[in-house]
Amino acid sequence: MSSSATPANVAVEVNRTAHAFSRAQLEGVMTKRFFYNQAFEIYGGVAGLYDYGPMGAALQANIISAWRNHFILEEEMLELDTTIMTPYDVLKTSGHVDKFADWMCKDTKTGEIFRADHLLEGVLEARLKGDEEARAAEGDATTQKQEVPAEKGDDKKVRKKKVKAQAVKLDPTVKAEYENILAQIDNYSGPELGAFMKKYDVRAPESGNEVGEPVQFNLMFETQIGPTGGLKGYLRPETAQGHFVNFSRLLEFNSGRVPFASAHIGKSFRNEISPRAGLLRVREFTMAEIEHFVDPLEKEHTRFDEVANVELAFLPKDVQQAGQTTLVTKTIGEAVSSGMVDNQTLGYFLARINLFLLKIGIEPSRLRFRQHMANEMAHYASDCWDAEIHTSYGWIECVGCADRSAYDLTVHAKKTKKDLVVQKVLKEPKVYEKWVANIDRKSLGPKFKKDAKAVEEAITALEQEQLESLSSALKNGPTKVPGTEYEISSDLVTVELKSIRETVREFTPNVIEPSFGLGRIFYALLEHSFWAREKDAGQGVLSLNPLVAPIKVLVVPISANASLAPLVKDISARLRKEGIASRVDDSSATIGRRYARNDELGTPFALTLDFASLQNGTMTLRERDTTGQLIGSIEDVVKTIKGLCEGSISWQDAEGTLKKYSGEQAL
Ligand SMILES: Nc1ncnc2c1ncn2[C@@H]1O[C@H](COP(=O)(O)OP(=O)(O)OP(=O)(O)O)[C@@H](O)[C@H]1O
Repeated sequence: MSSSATPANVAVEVNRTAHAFSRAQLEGVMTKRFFYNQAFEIYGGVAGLYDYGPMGAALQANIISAWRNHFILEEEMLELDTTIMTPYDVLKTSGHVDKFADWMCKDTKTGEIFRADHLLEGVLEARLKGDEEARAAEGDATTQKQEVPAEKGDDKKVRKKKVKAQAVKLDPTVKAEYENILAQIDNYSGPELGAFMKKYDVRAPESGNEVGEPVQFNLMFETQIGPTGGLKGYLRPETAQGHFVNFSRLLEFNSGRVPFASAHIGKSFRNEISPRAGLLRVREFTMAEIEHFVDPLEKEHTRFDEVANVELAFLPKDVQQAGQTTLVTKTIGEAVSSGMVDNQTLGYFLARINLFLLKIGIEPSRLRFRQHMANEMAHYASDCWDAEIHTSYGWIECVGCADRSAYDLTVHAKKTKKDLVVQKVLKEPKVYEKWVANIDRKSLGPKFKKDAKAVEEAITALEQEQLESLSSALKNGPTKVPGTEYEISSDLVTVELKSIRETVREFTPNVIEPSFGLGRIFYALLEHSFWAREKDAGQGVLSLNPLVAPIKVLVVPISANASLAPLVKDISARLRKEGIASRVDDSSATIGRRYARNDELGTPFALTLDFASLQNGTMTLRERDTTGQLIGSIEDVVKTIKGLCEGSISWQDAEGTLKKYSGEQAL
């Protein structure tokens, strides 16, 4: 038995491509088997809100549990659970009140609303498709269809359903311009989007009407805290601020030392302009966010060596700026040493994100890391990469991973006047000279009265050169505080050159932030796991690996005969004792129907109990993807199941331990 065996769906080779993936079939199964459905369905539903049913809730819980093990336990992160309701001041300070907005534009006649970048993208892509069709119709041999759409941001494809492609050839220069715009679609401001729409005569797809100038729409849900309406608040749009406002306590908990990371799993809310594409763009979603606080001068990571050889598929910013989508595959070690990824800590997290996504079952060939372009990135961020997963909607950003520098802690510290800093004992004390202002507050107060505080703040804010010149000026009599009209004299303020001996260094930590949208990962995983079994008339199979599958084992008594009931009970109890989620299906459906139902639920294994089980103490074990069956003693089968569910053995290992079962054979 191999100890490094991969989970069953990775180990078992099945020709899953026999039937092309059908999103409609997957969606049918998701609704029928109640993985998730639109919230408030019986009231007609609300766009962008979804409820998870028993299977979806269990799958999400298992993804969260895997996430918690992979990140929180593995890295000894400090877990938080902070409030959703956030006061105005916090989000004003963080910049969300002013800047957390998307650009939208309106059909000038019908008033229909569009997200400006999605509209432009949809129309340009439809025109490119029309060009391709026109050339194909002409028999242009150079025109070939791409199997995997490679343009960034085509997660919004659903919007493009409305934009019909017309077979019209484009001027080659215009075509190149379109391709260049699409490769950088996330890089544009509202006025730039508006200018492109005018230049290329982009109109509302259904009505054909002109659209107005893009205007900003803030995505936060606003509310009032308390009955008086005096305290304005918002439903949080991300969990990050909960980490920053608790920074001092976290630091204290960590004995005043960095680096350390806090982690938070919880709901966030965004009033998306046009929430379509199912779970991919919703108004309420579960996020898992990490804030890794690090010394800005020491961004090396102590565990970087463990991941240095992990290979990632990168889409760097210079490739996008050249209008290309070619991926660059290299190890994270090379990516950091070449400077493509800014620092080791950021690189460490990119590799860990990659490993997590593969562990839960994302297909390696459908995962890439796309770097943000200059305009797309927040002004304070030094580098930012998105883990994008390919689905039938195109490439979707599922995890953002940014180096946010010291921005968040700096702005909160400034607003609250609390020191959100780390003090580090220096190996060698630092000795230097410094100009220092001594303020006589007892005299300053009566002289400046209500302005006294402002005068003191102005003096405290002076740079070294300003203090030096103030020192000389004061020697010659009263003078103004530089940059103000306040006149001071040497009886109020003196400035002297002092010798300083510093034993600690004080700094605001930088923050590396991996931010996961669990709903997007959940949906991408469903698409990557779903296929149709050719031999069973296209019966759907959800090849979830045992780590995340909602139910690991189906227990199937071959008949409703009462003599099997005690054994069924006993096997279920044993599985429970081993911590393996199982479910008994003793319905009257044929055994094939029962297997098929559980193939759709993603249940990787089935145990079948028959009369031989009673007589010989045996049971059969079925593997979902291959439908292969093995037989062995109840003890051995339970042991094998445990190994398979834990991922410590593979199906091939199990085949070496148990006997092949062909239908009739007994042990
Ligand atoms: N409306 C949404 N529905 C579902 N998941 C979302 C939504 N918005 C963001 N996310 C998830 O949260 C993660 C972190 O949020 P972030 O603010 O970086 O997203 P974003 O850049 O605003 O996403 P997008 O550009 O797709 O709107 C994203 O990588 C994504 O997985």
